[in-house]
Amino acid sequence: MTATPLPFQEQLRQRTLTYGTRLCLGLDPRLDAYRDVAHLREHTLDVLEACAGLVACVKPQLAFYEVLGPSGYPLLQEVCALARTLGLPVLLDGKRGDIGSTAQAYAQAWLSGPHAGSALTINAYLGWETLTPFVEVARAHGGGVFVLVRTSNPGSADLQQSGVAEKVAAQVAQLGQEEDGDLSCVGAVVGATHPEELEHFRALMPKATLLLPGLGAQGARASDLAPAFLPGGVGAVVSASRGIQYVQGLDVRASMEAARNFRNELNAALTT
Ligand SMILES: O=c1ccn([C@@H]2O[C@H](COP(=O)(O)O)[C@@H](O)[C@H]2O)c(=O)[nH]1
Repeated sequence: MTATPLPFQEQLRQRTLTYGTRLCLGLDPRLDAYRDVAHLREHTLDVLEACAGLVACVKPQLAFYEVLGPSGYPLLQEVCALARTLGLPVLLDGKRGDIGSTAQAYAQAWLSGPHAGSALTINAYLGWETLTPFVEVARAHGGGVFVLVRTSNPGSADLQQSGVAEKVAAQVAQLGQEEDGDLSCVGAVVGATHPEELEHFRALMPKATLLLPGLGAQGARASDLAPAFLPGGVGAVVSASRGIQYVQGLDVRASMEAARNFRNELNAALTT
């Protein structure tokens, strides 16, 4: 029998408090940057090893593994296994969501078995009832879910700024109230590209860990992100993918330096 892992939100909090980092390493390997899949694999694992001590968690974007065809899921398993060996929580960016019975299958696939103790990004577009399977499996297996609330892309305003983001945030907050403790397993995605909205969403979801994508390639700045955090500088992680893995071609030392700089800038934002 395997021990239930520390709940995902606590794994993140521990990484932040123990290692002084709020940075999430996005690992989105792009085939066109490499000679072949073997080269992609080697570089991706090298970047992970090089950056491990600088980050709170790792976030593989499932699309970049799915596009590799039959090689994709084995590589994803390898990335996840190495991350866990290095002590890093794994946040799977899959943005899953479907009718309840299918949501149940997604939840089992990505939040139990070998992925117990991991987290998954999920989509509330099909309604609140479709979040339930994900939340139940996450709670049972020490995992987490991150519900899309206000995404980082420019077009997110089309739907999300018509009151939808606030409705989803209210649902995230309500699910959080069902749990003891100051942090819930139900987190939320709020783009780092909307710094002026961070205080608003932080207040709407006081027990949610926030995932803030958009640092680096999408133009968000670490110095703007302090309002996303809870007192003590916990309760949020900020992700960068291209801005670390491909900051200077395939130079792994440059990736490590970029991660170090982002980590330091985030920490500085919380102390000024
Ligand atoms: O609102 C969102 C939600 C998820 N993402 C994902 O994060 C990374 C961003 O990559 P960068 O290279 O750091 O821009 C990518 O996997 C997105 O699918 C997001 O950008 N925004």
